[in-house]
Amino acid sequence: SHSITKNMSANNFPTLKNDRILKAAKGEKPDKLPIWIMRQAGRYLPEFMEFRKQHSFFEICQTPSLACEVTLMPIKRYDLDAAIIFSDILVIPQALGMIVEMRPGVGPVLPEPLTLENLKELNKEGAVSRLQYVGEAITLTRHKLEGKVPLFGFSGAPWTLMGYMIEGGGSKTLSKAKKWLYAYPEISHQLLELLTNVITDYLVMQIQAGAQIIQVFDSSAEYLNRHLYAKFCLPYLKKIASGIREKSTALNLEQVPLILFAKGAHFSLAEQADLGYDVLGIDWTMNPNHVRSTLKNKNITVQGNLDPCALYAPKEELAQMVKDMVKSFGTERYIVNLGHGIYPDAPTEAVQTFIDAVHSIPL
Ligand SMILES: Cc1c2[nH]c(c1CCC(=O)O)Cc1[nH]c(c(CCC(=O)O)c1C)Cc1[nH]c(c(CCC(=O)O)c1C)Cc1[nH]c(c(C)c1CCC(=O)O)C2
Repeated sequence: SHSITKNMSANNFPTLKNDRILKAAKGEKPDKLPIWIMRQAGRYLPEFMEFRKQHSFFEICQTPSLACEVTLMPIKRYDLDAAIIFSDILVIPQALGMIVEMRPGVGPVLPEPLTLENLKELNKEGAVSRLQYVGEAITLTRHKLEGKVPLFGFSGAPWTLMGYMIEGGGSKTLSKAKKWLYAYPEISHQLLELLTNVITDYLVMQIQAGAQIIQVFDSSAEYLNRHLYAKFCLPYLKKIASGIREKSTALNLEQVPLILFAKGAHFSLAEQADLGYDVLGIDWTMNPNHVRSTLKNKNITVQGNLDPCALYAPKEELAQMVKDMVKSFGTERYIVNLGHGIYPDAPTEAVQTFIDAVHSIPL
């Protein structure tokens, strides 16, 4: 491993050639509208499915050379404007000592979910050092990308991780995790605080390793309402952003753009703009005009929000939907993406159509 990482430290990276996303995130004008796709390194790619026959999901996550190879798959195939490191939000519960299995056709399963009784067994000491493999994958990928596009790091948000940890996997209602918020608010706050601290240090480690932009996924925001979101999510999301800023300064790291994707949290869009993130991810259910009017004067970039199912439409219609979406959002402070992750059966040609439609729009 020493020879692989020789000359591949986190301080001699190749020069970045495409900074469209970084520019858009900072409110500067890029040469073309930037686009990347949530879950772009995943199952809709035949080369990923082929790769998965040889390697289990977490084997890929935990082996930097494998994670790097998968991260580069969509970059080799498409003219995307960013790469996102191959990993999962559930590596944090894993690093805290929980068992996480990825079951084919089912999704993630945590066979021993969190209870009031086993809560104190969570092993936060050294959690981030147990995630060092993600940092190594990031550093390696920064070199292998040769500066082609910037590299995203990411994490799940505290509430979304709490949800998976208590439910033991995906859920239609999140009623077990929501029960904690209503019945055990103090314990819930302690858990969310613990997760906030781990997430902050984990993301700083990713930046130190070479992540050039960060996205926080609050994919389960949609199960809460305005009151619960204000009480159990917004303060922690704010603490993560300010914690990253402060620790980056203390470590002499560059400040990287931060993106918050709170899926379905339309009830708190204006409040999200005041948490210290540069970009807000917008899910596919939201009306771009409403988003822009809610966020006017907030100096914030938006990202989104094409319906992932629009990729099933005929080519011409897809291209037209992209044009209409861009017209509604406007081209300033805008990063194009889907409004949630791409589906495993999305046609690979539709991704090309999507990207071409975005890049052909004059700025
Ligand atoms: C909620 C969530 C998870 N993981 C993630 C989220 C937040 C984004 C979202 O809301 O979709 C984030 C994630 N998961 C994965 C990435 C890799 C980078 C990328 O975006 O390309 C990222 C950024 C790989 C993955 N994570 C997973 C796969 C497929 C598993 C496989 O290869 O067998 C991949 C490529 C599995 C996973 N992991 C998770 C679920 C619910 C599932 C199964 C169902 C599904 O895929 O949507 C948890």
